[in-house]
Amino acid sequence: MNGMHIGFDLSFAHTEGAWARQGSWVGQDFPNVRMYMELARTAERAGVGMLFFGDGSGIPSTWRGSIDPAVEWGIQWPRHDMSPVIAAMSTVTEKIGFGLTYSSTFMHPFYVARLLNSLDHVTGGRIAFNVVASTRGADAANYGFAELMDHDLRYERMEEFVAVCRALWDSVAPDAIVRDRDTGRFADPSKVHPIDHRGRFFTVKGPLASVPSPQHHPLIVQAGNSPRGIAASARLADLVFGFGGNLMAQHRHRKLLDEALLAEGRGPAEVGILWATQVIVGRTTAEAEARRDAVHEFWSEEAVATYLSHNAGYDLSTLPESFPLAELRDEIVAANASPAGLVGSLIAEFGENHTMSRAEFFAHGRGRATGLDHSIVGDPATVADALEENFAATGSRGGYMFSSPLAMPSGFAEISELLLPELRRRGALAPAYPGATLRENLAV
Ligand SMILES: Cc1cc2nc3c(=O)[nH]c(=O)nc-3n(C[C@H](O)[C@H](O)[C@H](O)COP(=O)(O)O)c2cc1C
Repeated sequence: MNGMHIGFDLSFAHTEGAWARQGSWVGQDFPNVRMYMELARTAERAGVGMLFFGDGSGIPSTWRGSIDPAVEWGIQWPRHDMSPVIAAMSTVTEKIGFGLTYSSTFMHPFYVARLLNSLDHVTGGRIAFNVVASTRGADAANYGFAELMDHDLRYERMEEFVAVCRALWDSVAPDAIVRDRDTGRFADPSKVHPIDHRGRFFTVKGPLASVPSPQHHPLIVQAGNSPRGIAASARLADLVFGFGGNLMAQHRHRKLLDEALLAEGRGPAEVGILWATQVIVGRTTAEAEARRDAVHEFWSEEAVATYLSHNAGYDLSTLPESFPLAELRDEIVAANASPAGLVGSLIAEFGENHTMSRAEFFAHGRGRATGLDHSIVGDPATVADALEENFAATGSRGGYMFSSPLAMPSGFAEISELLLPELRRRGALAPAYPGATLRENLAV
């Protein structure tokens, strides 16, 4: 048993009011790369395994069909391609890893395999690829889709996408590069092969016109939550992201993943889950609780509704005064979005036949949008106790992806400087950076 791995999810460190809250860096706003470089140094000092950027290219527009509220209040917007920021962070650090997200539904595997190979070189073997199927209409609309592709078909495409990436990363053998200065011979052609891939979704000749990278295959991360998504995790992921904060749902995810891994002939002990978890830590519990309470100042009704509608893939302004939960879930499924979010957890809690009022739904939704329905709040010892207990109860394989800091950079600095030393003192963390690559450092 290896102890907990820790990642920081930086995707929404600058949105949803975090940029304006106490503890945010005045004069160094998103996307100032120096802010990220400094955070990378702080996180590495604390032994954090990975800094992670999710991705979504569309501005939330599901609520009333308009981008205006998302733009006005900075809800899941703005979002840049963060690959250059990762390159910059890697130049001021030596050990910490970086996770980058691309969509297998919208991107092409040749482009992504090539980019990740380059990033693996620049970072010295510290890059992970978080592959997502994308469940949001606003993203799809930027890539020529009037509707989301069928949910399960997206995962079929993801599996082929990753298979093509892996074949491309293998298309130049590690010992193909000769660089013989005496003869001038650069490489051995017998070790460089086309892949001649012809599949349902992609046709790719190959080989990759690149030099093999330190990890050869960047670490593959994936976050499927539906049965089909979890089957894809078992086929292609080295590491899985899961939704944390709800022990019952975490048990379900771990169990389904273990079964799917066995069905693929892989050992459940091989694949860890990093649970997306919001922690609010202070020197004292009172300080942490005061920070938590300040979160409500940002979240207007409109901000909550914009956030929830985008994530659900359903315009919640059309909700009737009361409705059975199953009806809402069926509409979300019919729109090919993911039922895994708020609606999925309400069904798990109340049952699918439960009739819920609109007001009740939005009250739960506020907890989800703010993250406060599943956050762990307190002084370092209180938070560490809760994390240790949860880790043991979910199989002790993986760890935590800390998400939605209240302010950037202070939210992550507090975790680095208060919480992680407490966990390390207890021997609860995996050893920091035992290997040369991210793959070695995040092994369970
Ligand atoms: C830590 C974490 C990070 C995620 N990052 C992204 C992301 O960057 N972009 C995205 O479209 N989805 C992201 N997701 C959502 C998943 O890709 C997936 O759609 C979700 O878990 C629902 O599963 P399903 O598609 O199998 O129903 C993330 C999920 C988790 C738990």
